Amino acid sequence: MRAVLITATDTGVGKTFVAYNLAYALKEAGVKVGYLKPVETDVKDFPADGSLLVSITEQDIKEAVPVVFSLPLSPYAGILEEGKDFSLEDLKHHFENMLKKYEFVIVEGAGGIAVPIKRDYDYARLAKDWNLPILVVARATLGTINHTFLTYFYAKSMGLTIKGIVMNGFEGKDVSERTNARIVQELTGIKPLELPKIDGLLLPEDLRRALAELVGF
Ligand SMILES: Nc1ncnc2c1ncn2[C@@H]1O[C@H](COP(=O)(O)OP(=O)(O)OP(=O)(O)O)[C@@H](O)[C@H]1O
Ligand SMILES: C[C@H](N)[C@H](N)CCCCCC(=O)O
Ligand SMILES: [Mg+2]
Repeated sequence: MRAVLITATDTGVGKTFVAYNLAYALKEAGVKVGYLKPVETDVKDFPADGSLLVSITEQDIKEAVPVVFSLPLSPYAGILEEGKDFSLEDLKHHFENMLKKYEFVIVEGAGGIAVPIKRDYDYARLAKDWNLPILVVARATLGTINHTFLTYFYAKSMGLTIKGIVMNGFEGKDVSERTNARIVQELTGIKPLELPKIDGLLLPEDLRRALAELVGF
């Protein structure tokens, strides 16, 4: 595997957090890692997700985030609201060039897997077209069973390979946290990797390693 799409059950669930820790772990392991957020929205002065990741990967921000929109929307809604467009073909070439340059490329979506990048073209389609296996980031708390199963089911229906489910943000406050991972495993056959809510951004080394193992390192 040379690349992965980090998708999620929703926006704000922890894709960038997981991408950061995965990039950190791969760099620690001596892997030349690149990051690509094909489209970042909600960009006022600088792309927040891209800037965080390039602090590790040492890329040019324009390589990491080639397309930006200023409003906090899906990419397709950004096109509709901001009246500018971009080429899916150019984005794919950009990704293919990055594959030549890096040993591993972490691609981050925007929001969840069914978020439209263009009309009739969502992140599941992108994963299919770019031949990307996926990591699904899910919440730890109540509601995650439904969201995670729907994401899993859609990904499967699109013929995608799911490398892992990362259940993120365990705090021990919500009683459903005790059973969510087990039930998601029963429904999907995939044992979620459980990540705690932490102060700051950097997970302990064993959990960083566990993320790297999900993508084959
Ligand atoms: N396990 C965690 N412990 C502490 N903070 C976390 C954890 N996971 C995520 N966060 C924080 O929660 C916020 C939302 O997470 P993040 O930005 O990774 O979401 P996202 O899925 O990338 O969202 P988007 O769809 O906008 O890209 C961020 O401030 C992030 O640092
Ligand atoms: C602006 C935000 N932080 C995300 N990157 C974009 C999320 C789009 C979600 C669209 C939706 O599911 O309704
Ligand atoms: Mg993000």
